[in-house]
Amino acid sequence: MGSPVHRVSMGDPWSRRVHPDIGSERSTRSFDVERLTNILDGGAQNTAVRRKVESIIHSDPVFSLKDNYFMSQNERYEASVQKKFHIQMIAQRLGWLEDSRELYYAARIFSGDLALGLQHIFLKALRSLGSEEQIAKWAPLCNTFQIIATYAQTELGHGTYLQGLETEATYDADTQEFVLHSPKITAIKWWPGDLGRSATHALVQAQLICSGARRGMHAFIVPIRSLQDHTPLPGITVGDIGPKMGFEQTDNGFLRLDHVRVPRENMLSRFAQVLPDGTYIKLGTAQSNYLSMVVTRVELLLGEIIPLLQKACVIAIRYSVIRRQSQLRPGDPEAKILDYQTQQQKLLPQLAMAYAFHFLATNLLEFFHHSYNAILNRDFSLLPELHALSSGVKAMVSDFCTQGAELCRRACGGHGYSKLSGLPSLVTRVTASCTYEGENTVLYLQMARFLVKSYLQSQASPGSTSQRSLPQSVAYLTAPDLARCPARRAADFLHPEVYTRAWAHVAVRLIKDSVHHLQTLQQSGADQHEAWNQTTVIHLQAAKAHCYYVSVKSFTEALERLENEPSIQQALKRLCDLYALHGILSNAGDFLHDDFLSGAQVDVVRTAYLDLLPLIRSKTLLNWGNPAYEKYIRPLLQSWRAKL
Ligand SMILES: CCCCCCC/C=C/C(=O)SCCNC(=O)CCNC(=O)[C@H](O)C(C)(C)COP(=O)(O)OP(=O)(O)OC[C@H]1O[C@@H](n2cnc3c(N)ncnc32)[C@H](O)[C@@H]1OP(=O)(O)O
Ligand SMILES: Cc1cc2nc3c(=O)[nH]c(=O)nc-3n(C[C@H](O)[C@H](O)[C@H](O)COP(=O)(O)OP(=O)(O)OC[C@H]3O[C@@H](n4cnc5c(N)ncnc54)[C@H](O)[C@@H]3O)c2cc1C
Repeated sequence: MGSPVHRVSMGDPWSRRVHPDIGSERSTRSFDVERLTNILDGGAQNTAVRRKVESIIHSDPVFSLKDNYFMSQNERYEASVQKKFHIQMIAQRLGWLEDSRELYYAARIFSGDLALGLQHIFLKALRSLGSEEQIAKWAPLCNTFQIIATYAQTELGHGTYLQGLETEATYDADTQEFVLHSPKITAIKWWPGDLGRSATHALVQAQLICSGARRGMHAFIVPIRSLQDHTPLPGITVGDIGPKMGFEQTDNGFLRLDHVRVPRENMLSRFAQVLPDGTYIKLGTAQSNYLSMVVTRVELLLGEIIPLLQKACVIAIRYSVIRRQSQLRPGDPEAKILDYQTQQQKLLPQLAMAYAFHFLATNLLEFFHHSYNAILNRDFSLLPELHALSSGVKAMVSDFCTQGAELCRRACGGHGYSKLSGLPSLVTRVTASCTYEGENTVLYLQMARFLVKSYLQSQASPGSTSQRSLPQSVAYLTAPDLARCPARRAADFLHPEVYTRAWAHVAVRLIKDSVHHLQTLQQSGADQHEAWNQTTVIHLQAAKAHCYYVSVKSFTEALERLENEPSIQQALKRLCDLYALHGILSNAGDFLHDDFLSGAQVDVVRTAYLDLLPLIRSKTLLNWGNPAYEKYIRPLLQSWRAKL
């Protein structure tokens, strides 16, 4: 695998010294970095665990990534499998359990360089959709890697429209088996991760047919490769779907089923059962078997998507304090590019966003934990709000993390285009999150559907039970609203309640507008589906504004919880201010539309925003605790210096 050129590596002596410009930046901090790190980790103990895992990984040569960018797809796949089994051996030796913090941190550190990521998604789906007996049977097999499982839902012909999935599971009462079959080429399962070469079993989502009726999508555990020699089992055609934009190390695959029989016990039966005689027992709702997607959308935020933006920010901001280019004034030494206002305006809102999304996703995870157990026990009262929030937040976070990672990459000039910077692979990886686990437009529209229903509920008679029972995330629909923003000076716009109410105002107006357009079309004779389709652009805009409002609100609430940490609270408040004002300036039309803000006020918002940049720049939080910089950009930069 050698390469003729001198390759950047951590082995070079110069690559372990801290650059003096980084050292000087770090000396200007005004808050306790260790304390902030503990807050972001959820406590000092978690920081200690994370650092222990990082040190184990970074000191083990098996986990070296230095050859990553010089490998073929096959080599990347094999290296990722080797790393996966090596980390599992370490986990077994150190007693790290499947759902342990240690393995969570390990997966986050590797961010895609560990194979068999779908094993975790399979386990989450099994725990969401399976009975206790089924969990007790299959989870240990998975945890001890006696089986390697994937989640096979998407087909060649359908990914979004689950009612259109064509894979069939027909119950045969004579043998008490399900017959899994791909009736058409479009029914071939297409995309599931780890399916192409690794998986021995798949959780197959298929249309259940029993007692002569089609019952909708249900989950079935299907063996697909022999546990003896890994060859495809009878009736199974399986393989890799080929090269992709990213995820080089993952063997996304295809699976064609030709009348494959599995025992009745292999249908996951938390929310539905088929009795031996074929009687169908419904225990949940029509969408109960969609719960696995809700779980994964929530989990991927902090575990996969947001860390990719965090790493891009660390690389680009640290690069920007050591990269010097041009002069701020003739005769001066070349300036650090982070001293240019435009470079600050590119990067610091992304840093603010990374913090905003950390608190947003943490909030959502808490709501998820609060509602999940009830749902597992078939109390679905919180599921509509959880589904809407997980859909909208996943769509917004993945959209903005993708845009932000690309902005960070471009802010590093030519070196940002080198794979060795680490930025291109962060961008191609995070880009996939806009599609997998629900395409973002479709998910935003699921949030929009919830907002329409909530708005109509909020218009019920004041004080009525219906109005009082509005879900917590949309309670603001009935709160007193301002017609005009009272802020006049730049300092006024730095009050969290000012910009939070500004976002609430715009979200309410856009939701109200979307309902009005929908009702107007319906009243003019359009059927509800046509009226919906003809107003989806407006609904999309309302859903995005609502999600941004939710994210601003969750950031301000996180600040309120830091009242005993004044220096950290001040540093994070500046980022919260920047995040909220960045959104207002990026969507100024929505705030000007009904004169909620005047043009003069938008100018004042811009002043407040630009004034924040140098304040944050001087105290840029360089400490997200990701060694991404050490692994990628520093060796690259100093390798060029060594050659000059
Ligand atoms: C380390 C690894 C990193 C990378 C890993 C990547 C792994 C990726 C895995 C995957 O991608 S798995 C495949 C993911 N696929 C999807 O997410 C499919 C998206 N499509 C859907 O979810 C559904 O098709 C739909 C768009 C929601 C439409 O569903 P359907 O047509 O059945 O229903 P609707 O008419 O829209 O709604 C009816 C009703 O149901 C409610 N609802 C819809 N979804 C859910 C849900 N998930 N949970 C709860 N409730 C749901 C919906 O709100 C409607 O309710 P009412 O408005 O009628 O009350
Ligand atoms: C890297 C990666 C990993 C994946 N891993 C897995 C996996 O492990 N298991 C698995 O089952 N799947 C997996 N998938 C598949 C993924 O879940 C689907 O690609 C995703 O659900 C989108 O479906 P689709 O590809 O059919 O796109 P489509 O739904 O065809 O989207 C194409 C366009 O149609 C639009 N559209 C579709 N429906 C509507 C609508 N109702 N209203 C408005 N616009 C609409 C979309 O907005 C989009 O612009 C993976 C995908 C990727 C990229």
